[in-house]
Amino acid sequence: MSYFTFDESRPMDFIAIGRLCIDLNANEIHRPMEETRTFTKYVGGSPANITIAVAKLGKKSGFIGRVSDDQHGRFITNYLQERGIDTSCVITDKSGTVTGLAFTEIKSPTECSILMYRDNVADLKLEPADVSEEYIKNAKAIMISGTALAASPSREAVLKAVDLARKNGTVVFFDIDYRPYTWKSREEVGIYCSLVAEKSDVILGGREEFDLLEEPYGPLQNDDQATADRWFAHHAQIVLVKRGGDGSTAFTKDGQSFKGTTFPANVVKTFGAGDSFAGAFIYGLMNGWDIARCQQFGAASASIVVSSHSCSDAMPSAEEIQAVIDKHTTTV
Ligand SMILES: Nc1ncnc2c1ncn2[C@@H]1O[C@H](COP(=O)(O)OP(=O)(O)OP(=O)(O)O)[C@@H](O)[C@H]1O
Ligand SMILES: O=C(O)C[C@@H](O)[C@H](O)C(=O)CO
Repeated sequence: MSYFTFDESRPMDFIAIGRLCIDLNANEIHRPMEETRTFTKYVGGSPANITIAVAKLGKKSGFIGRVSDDQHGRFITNYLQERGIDTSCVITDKSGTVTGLAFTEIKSPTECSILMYRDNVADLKLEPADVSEEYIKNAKAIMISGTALAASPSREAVLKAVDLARKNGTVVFFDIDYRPYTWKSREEVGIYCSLVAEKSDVILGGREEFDLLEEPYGPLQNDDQATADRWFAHHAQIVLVKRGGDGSTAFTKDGQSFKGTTFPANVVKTFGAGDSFAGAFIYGLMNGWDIARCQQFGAASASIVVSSHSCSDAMPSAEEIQAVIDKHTTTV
């Protein structure tokens, strides 16, 4: 069953819009940040990670965003280019902004947190004029990350991109990707993310993230099926509720639901699970796979990334993901 159509005549498979940042992941793991002395630098930012995942799986990918006019900005752009990701819409911001930094604290496999430095960041300076209709029209799908709605002018740029995607039949994926930094209030999150959710074909988020979208309008559904139905009343065809180590449930507009399990992992840190899951899940959907197989692929990819030190660098190939599935799935 196909829930939407990817226009196969388009040259670009997948583009994302939003933040391009840097992760500084603690080298001395199982230690609080106060005692951490050294970090390894990786490209980061949830939509960047997802794009890197999709590109690693072989899809022709690109990005719409702004980077700082310094060594960090050039590091990010070069990294994307080395991975074959189109950077023609990655703009160098000349207004004196900086690259967002995410310092990750890995206290234990289950106690991870992120300390974000996001004052005056280049990614939130993306302007509506940076969003080209031609670029969106040439892509089969676009991914929106909720964090890009946190402030203007990035907020307006993203709203424009979503409208152009709908107008041109580009499939819209929306990852709520709630990060408390930068947003002024929870209400603001709910209102702006709802605007995009209403126009999206596929919405991904955790239970608390979906609650955030319901909060300003009420009542809180506290029920995944009711939440999914709320978005099915708009454009959504698939609503996926992620539940960390407990897996995920995908709801489809035709009334079905699919429970996704997880694969065993030697967990180093938990972040990156959502991005790797999303990248592999989207890859499956773009290949026309059934939902259960997409979820399985996503979960296997996430099991690899949570077992690794990085997010972006660790995004696996299709063969690596399949090897995990083959190892843990018994055939009858
Ligand atoms: N500890 C784990 N072991 C194995 N698989 C996991 C683990 N945690 C998450 N996953 C897999 O990754 C998927 C997405 O994880 P999760 O729900 O944590 O996303 P998220 O909250 O977006 O993650 P992130 O921490 O990257 O923001 C899960 O549905 C599951 O398949
Ligand atoms: O999204 C971010 O800005 C940080 C990510 O790169 C980070 O590694 C993470 O949280 C992935 O979920």
